[in-house]
Amino acid sequence: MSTATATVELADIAVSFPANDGTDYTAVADIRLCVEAGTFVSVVGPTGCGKTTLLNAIAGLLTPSSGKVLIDGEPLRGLNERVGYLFQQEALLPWKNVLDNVAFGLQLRGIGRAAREAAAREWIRRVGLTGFERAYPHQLSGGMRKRVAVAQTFLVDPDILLMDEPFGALDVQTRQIMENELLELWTGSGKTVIFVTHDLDEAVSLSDEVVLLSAGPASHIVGRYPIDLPRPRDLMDLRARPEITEIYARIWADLREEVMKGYERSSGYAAD
Ligand SMILES: Nc1ncnc2c1ncn2[C@@H]1O[C@H](COP(=O)(O)OP(=O)(O)OP(=O)(O)O)[C@@H](O)[C@H]1O
Repeated sequence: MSTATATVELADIAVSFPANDGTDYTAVADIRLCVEAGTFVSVVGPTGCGKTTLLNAIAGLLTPSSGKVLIDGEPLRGLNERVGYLFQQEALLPWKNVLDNVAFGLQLRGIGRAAREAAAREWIRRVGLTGFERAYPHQLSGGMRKRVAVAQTFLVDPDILLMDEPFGALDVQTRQIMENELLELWTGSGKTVIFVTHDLDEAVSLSDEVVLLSAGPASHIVGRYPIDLPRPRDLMDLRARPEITEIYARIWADLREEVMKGYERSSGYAAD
C-alpha cells in the first residue's frame, strides 16, 4: 500500500446549478475547509444542503462555479485520480463475479490478469470474503456486497477516500461491523477520508472532526467539532463511553437547528 497522503482544501468554493425557472440555484457558497492529510472528517447537515455536491467537487466530477479545490496545494483540474469514491448504492457489475469485480479497477489500469487477481484475492481475504471469489453480486447479502465495494475501493490504493453514506442501506448490526472494519482498514493507511452521513452517531464515532453544513440554499460551514477520542477505536466500546454522549449532544443541538431551518424553507413554513 502506498504511504502517500493528500491534503484536501476547499478554497472559497461555491457551486450553482441551473434551476427549472431559468435562474441559478446556489447549492453551496463560501466553503473554506482544509482536511489535513491522513485525517478522517465527516460532513453532516440537513438533507439537500450540498454534502454530495462537495464530494463531487473534490472528485472532479463537477467544477465549482467559483473557488478552487486544492490537493496538496495544487489546483485540481479535471478528474481527481487520487480519489476512491464509495456510494450508498453499490456500483458492482452484476455480470462479473466477486474476483473480477474487485480486480476491475486494476484491469482498467492495464494490470495483467495474474497480478490483478493476486491483489484482488488479498483484498477479498482482508474483507472476510475468502471462498466467495466466484459468487456473483446477486448471490451475496447487502453486507457482503458492501465488502466487495470496500475491497474494490481499497485495492486501487487511493490517497483520498470519499464516502457518501456508504453504509446507509445496511441493517444496524451489519453497519456497526462494517464501520469497525472500515476503521481497521483505514488505520495506518495514511488515507484522507471525507465521509458524508446522516447518522451523527456514525460521524462522531468514526471521525477526527465533524463538519456541519447549514441548511441550503447557499449552504456554508456553521460548525467544526474536533473529536478527541483515542484511537484505535472499537466502536462497540466507544459508544458506551460518557464523553461520546456529550459530544453528540453538543453537535446535535446545532444540527437540529439547521434541520429545522431546512424543513421550514422546504415546506414554506416560517416558525417565529
Ligand atoms: N445536477 C444538479 N442539478 C440541479 N440541482 C442539483 C444538482 N445536483 C444537486 N442539486 C441540488 O443541489 C442541492 C444540494 O444537493 P446534494 O445532493 O449535494 O445535497 P445533499 O446534502 O448530499 O443531500 P442528501 O442529504 O439528501 O443526500 C440540492 O438542492 C439539489 O437539489
